[in-house]
Amino acid sequence: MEIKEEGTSEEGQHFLPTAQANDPEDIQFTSIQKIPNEPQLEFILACKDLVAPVCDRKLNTVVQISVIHPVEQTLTRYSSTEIVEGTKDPLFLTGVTFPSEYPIYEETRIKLTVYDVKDKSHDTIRTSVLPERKDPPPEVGRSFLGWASFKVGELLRSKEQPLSLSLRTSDGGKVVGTIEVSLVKMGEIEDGDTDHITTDVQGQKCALAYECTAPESVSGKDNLPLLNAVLKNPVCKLYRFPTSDNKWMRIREQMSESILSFHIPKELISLHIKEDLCRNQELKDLGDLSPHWDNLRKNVLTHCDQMVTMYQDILTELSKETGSSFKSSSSKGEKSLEFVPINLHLQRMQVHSPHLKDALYDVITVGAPAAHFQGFKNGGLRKLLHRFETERRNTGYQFIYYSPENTAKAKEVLSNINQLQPLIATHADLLLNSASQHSADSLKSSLKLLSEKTELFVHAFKDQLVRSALLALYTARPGGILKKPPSPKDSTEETCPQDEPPQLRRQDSIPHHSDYDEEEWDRVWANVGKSLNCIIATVDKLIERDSHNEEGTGGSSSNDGDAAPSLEDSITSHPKEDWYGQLHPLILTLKECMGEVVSRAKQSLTFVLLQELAYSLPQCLMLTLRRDIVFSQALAGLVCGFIIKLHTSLHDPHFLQQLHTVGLLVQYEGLLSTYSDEIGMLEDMAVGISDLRKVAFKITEAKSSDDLPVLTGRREHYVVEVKLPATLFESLPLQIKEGQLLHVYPVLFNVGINEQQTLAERFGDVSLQESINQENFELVQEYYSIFMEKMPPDYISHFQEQNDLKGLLDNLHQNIQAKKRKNVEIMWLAATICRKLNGIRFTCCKSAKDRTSMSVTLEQCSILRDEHQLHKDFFIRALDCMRREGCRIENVLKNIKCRRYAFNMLQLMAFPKCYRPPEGTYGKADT
Ligand SMILES: O=P(O)(O)O[C@H]1[C@H](O)[C@@H](O)[C@H](OP(=O)(O)O)[C@@H](OP(=O)(O)O)[C@H]1O
Repeated sequence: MEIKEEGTSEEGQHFLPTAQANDPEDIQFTSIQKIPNEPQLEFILACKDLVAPVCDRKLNTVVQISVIHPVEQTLTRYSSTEIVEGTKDPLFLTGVTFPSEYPIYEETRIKLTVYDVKDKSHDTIRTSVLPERKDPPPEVGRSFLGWASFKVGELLRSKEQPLSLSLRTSDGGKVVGTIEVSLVKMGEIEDGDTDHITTDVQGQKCALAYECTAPESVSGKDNLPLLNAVLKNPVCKLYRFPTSDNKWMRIREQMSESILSFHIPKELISLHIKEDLCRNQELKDLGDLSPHWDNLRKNVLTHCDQMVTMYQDILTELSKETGSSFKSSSSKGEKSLEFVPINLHLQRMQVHSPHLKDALYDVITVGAPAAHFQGFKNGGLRKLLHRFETERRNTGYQFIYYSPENTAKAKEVLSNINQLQPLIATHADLLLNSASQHSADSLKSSLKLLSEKTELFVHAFKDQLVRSALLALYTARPGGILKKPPSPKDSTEETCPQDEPPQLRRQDSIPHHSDYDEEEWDRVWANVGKSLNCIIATVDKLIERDSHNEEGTGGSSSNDGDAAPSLEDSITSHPKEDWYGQLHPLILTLKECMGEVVSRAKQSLTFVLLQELAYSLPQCLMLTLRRDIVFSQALAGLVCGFIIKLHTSLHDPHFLQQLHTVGLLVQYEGLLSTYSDEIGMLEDMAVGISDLRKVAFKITEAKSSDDLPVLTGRREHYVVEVKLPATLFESLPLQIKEGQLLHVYPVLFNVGINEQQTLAERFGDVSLQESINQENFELVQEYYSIFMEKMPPDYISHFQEQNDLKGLLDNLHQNIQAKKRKNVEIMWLAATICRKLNGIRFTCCKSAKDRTSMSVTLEQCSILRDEHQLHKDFFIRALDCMRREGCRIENVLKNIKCRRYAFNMLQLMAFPKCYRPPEGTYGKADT
């Protein structure tokens, strides 16, 4: 029989694409009846009476599970159990699960091969992916004991549970024991069999009854098509672990990629291009400038145009990646993939334990958002931005210094203008439309909307910044320093070239000019308000006269039987007073006034932006690029986390209330060291995560089942529109349905754990980590205060009974202050606080592959211990099972095509104990 390598995976659950699964020849096979989104088939294994090849040698057994394709009869290695040591009756804790997408049928045959492992480290090499067609001899590290096989249909229909099969030697002759296959349905009762399991954890033996678990259905909970549109290529693993009262709990681990890894960066780059094109146009529209400023502008435009071309090229490259949902750790330095997050996955643990409700625990695992292609020689964003700003403030002499806050404000006002002007124009036209229809009600409501938007518009210019920017621009115009200045409108016509840069003061370098007519702007600006007031007064008058007219005519157009109208009435009660004719000139005036304000404000604020770009040009643009790259990676993760959280918590009214009244806590666990390049990564990551505060979500109704999130906005503020199917959308609270923006509170806690961190602690500097943790602690506290203030009192009192959040926060604070080395307690506390506050969890290291895998598996087992009564003697064994055969080793495989965590013994000695993987699962591979 041929051993088929599927792609590069030897044992991975990377299965055939759907198209292949639907081959006409496959259709003749019987599909397994399945619950949507639930695995098709799950079973657990145990062996009995295994015969050791050499007497007196204790067996260390592992079962390898392979799938035999019913047509091709090819054999694909699918998964393995963990190694159970020292018994001839092993009971395996790692089960087998076939996700719903896997091409498996009742006719598919499963082969179970039992090995005796002599050398665990060799065993890992055996199960790693090897160069094509270079299978090592099976005897390296393990020896074959026996095999058995069954058809999936036989297991499904068998009355005998577990299905007991004889294990035979390779020639099919001698029986060397039996293997029991027990079908598992996550939420259903196992049959009443009892058995015994022994474990040898740190020298302790322990016996357990193999009993039934309480029934509770978990099916359908996650039956959400939209989530499936976002998550791809799931890898599933199944375990059963004993509880402290000797019952079994079942755990399903799932790891999925997300198409958002590519979708969000593409959306974001498109927005950047749009924003930058618009800014470049505005710079061109600045009008005549004196030679100094004009040269500066030309230079800026040349660079900015180049940047836009670069973004367009990146987008073109990314657009070629249709259908991609995963960027591997080994591609992290690829220029064309810079905006894409590294190794982004949903890591999910589903727990079904006796006496307790089923539970789901999600963590998004992703490489730290960082600009790998640009490198870290000069540090990361946190340092670079700070240095840039300080230098800009102190050394620039050819431009006017505006603080980052003022520059941000200028961008915000510009964006508000761009949004409000067309909106007001639309409302003004609607008002005219209502006028031409002579409808009082519609006139009133159109006026209401027009007034609201115009007030917002007028309000947008209240800032002192616009005034000072107008003056600055005035002085930059040719002739701008003339004693008797022309009105800004005419200033472009003046020809008085100035070759010298204007004398400007630093810090408060916004210019002052004694001859400048500041009041002119006030007049222009006030004109908008005045013309709105005129419209309001006229509408009031028209409606009043109309109602008067109606009263006068008895509310009907016929005036039969009434007294003759007065002269005034006879004028005003004209059957159809020309509302349109009266309002039209006023609307035109409003639009003109608005146009005047917009043109002046736009130019002056664009002049502010020119100052930002003018200093240290290429460096400034490279910093923007770096920030965009890091932000894009962070945003893709956030949107993925948000959508998953929303889907899994839609049934929880408190969550929904929290979402729109408080916002969502998003907690990042960083495992980067504060040494060498990783300092730069952490500096990038800290800024990227803090920039997520600029993001708000909005939920709308989906029109089709694969509606992906849509991004709008600009660098200072983004809105992500997440779409839900009508039935789910309908069940949302009114505030969310009405489009209220939902805010996020991102926080980051970092604790370096590797050998590099040891160096940082001994010879380097850990201050970056300390300040990040302290700053973010304050943010969590702030979130907690808002949560306590805004959630309803009855909910809060129940919440406080269940959770000692205050205690956890104090504890976290003490740990942060303690300045203890590799204080991983900080991560556990921060994660616990996040879970209790219903937040979204992230875990990151450089690649989200090795250290992240150690951390999420530790978190999973700690949750099982603390929340689901995992038997304490099985903590390490559960951890080893998850690290040896769980989703995370598959993660390593899909990243570097090798089933080994990239640690060596020396590195691991520096790791906190709980972060060390089991023997044989690590080593340096040639990646
Ligand atoms: O370069 P060596 O000496 O092999 O060290 C590795 C570390 O031991 C791993 O921890 C890194 O992976 P993670 O960032 O996923 O932990 C791993 O990151 P990489 O997979 O991105 O190269 C390496 O840095």
